[in-house]
Amino acid sequence: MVLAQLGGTITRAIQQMSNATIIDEKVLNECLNEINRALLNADVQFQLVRNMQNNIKRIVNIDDLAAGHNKRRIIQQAIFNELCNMLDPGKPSFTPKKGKTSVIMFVGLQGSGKTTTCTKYAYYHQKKGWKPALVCADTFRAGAFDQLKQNATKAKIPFYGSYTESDPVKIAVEGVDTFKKENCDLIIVDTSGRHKQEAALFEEMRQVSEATKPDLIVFVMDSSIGQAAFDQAQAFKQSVPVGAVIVTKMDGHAKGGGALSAVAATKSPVIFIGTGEHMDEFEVFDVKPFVSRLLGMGDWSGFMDKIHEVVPKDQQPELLQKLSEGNFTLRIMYEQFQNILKMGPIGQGQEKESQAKIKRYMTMMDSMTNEELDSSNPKIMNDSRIMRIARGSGRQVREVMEMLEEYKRLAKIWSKMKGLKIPTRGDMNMRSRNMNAQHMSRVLPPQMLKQIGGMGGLQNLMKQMGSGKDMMGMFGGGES
Ligand SMILES: Nc1nc2c(ncn2[C@@H]2O[C@H](COP(=O)(O)OP(=O)(O)OP(=O)(O)O)[C@@H](O)[C@H]2O)c(=O)[nH]1
Repeated sequence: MVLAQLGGTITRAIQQMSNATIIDEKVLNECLNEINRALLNADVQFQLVRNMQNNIKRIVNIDDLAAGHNKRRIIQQAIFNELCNMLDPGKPSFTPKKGKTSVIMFVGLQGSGKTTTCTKYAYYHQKKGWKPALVCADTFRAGAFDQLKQNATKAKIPFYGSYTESDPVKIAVEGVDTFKKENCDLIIVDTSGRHKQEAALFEEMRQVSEATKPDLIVFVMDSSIGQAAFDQAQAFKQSVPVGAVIVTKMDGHAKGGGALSAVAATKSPVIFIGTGEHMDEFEVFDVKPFVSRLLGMGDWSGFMDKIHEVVPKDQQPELLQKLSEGNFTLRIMYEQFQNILKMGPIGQGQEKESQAKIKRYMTMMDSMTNEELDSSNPKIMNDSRIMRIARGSGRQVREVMEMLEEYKRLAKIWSKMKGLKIPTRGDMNMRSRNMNAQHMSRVLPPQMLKQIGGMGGLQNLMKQMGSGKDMMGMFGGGES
């Protein structure tokens, strides 16, 4: 995903700026210009980028920066907030309720992935115990009904459509009525994405919308359409009251910035993103984790980095010993995953998705040999091993590679623990006091403190990890 590049460029720009000895207006401008270029390259609309720059300049007080405060954090925070604001229209979209009938109409240009997305949306809810149903109101494209029928059959979702009826309004109304009678709680209406004339397409959408009175209209947009995103989204919004956006094909080479433009144009939030052609390649979209990821601040990563919190106390010394030797193996990662899953279902949304991901990763690791699991050298994972693991676990090569990337990322974080002197009992007594970063900094070996990024880095790390108490747990402080 090119989005990762965008995140990288932004992070580098901030890094470069914070390396400068004196931060003045000029240095800040250079940094913001670099960020602007990155955003424009990622297809974010020009006006949005401009507004963002102005807002950041208003928020960031150059004198504060010059006074030696943590410049990087101040600017990163301002950028984070601005990107979140861009993606957050300020009001949530209509959220259907299980057991209560809702009609959701999908609109979008042909090829945007609308039909696929309708099925993914239905399937996502079906898995959670809803009773969804699909209505094909696209009578323009021959084959549209067949496509929907095929998808729906595969997912065992009831569907409605017609090979002979040419009036989309009639089909939509009949379909919605039928499924209301059948007590379906999520009636999804797929509409046409093309017409001989654009005006006719929008007119048809208006009529379907008026006749079926949907609770929510979802605009589906292909993330690879680039700078055209804003205008396209706006055109739809002007015709029907779009209330939410789903951005598709985020797995490809799309730059993703179009998502920001679509939100701005429709004043509606992105609710899901499509990340592949398969039915389950569909993710709930949360603004903050998305932007964190964009800026390399971690969301899923944040979740993962907390794994120490779930290490049972009796295993902590052993784990710590291994880590202090610099051996973060795939087996250790596997064991930590088991600990996380033992905690049972936690929370909703992002965290739930993370758990599903962990399960996928574990299935892949189940297809690994002992040698692979116990090696701390990622280089042994050559192509043929990766392919074997993918075959063995029924997952795609790309997924195995993603899992290995995650392992490498974690190994890098944990490698900071290498050479760590395990605190003595005397140090441990400090736990009884209210542990804070100051205390921690005295307990830690100076070399390690430096690696973490000094006091500032330590404070951040502690915040990320929850509390000083947990942190001590991680460093071998058992309850005894
Ligand atoms: N890689 C990837 N492909 C997707 C995604 N969503 C949809 N597609 C593919 O995009 C193509 C177009 O999707 P459709 O669902 O047929 O498009 P549509 O917008 O419904 O088109 P009409 O029914 O003609 O309006 C298909 O090949 C889908 O498999 C996604 O998130 N990622």
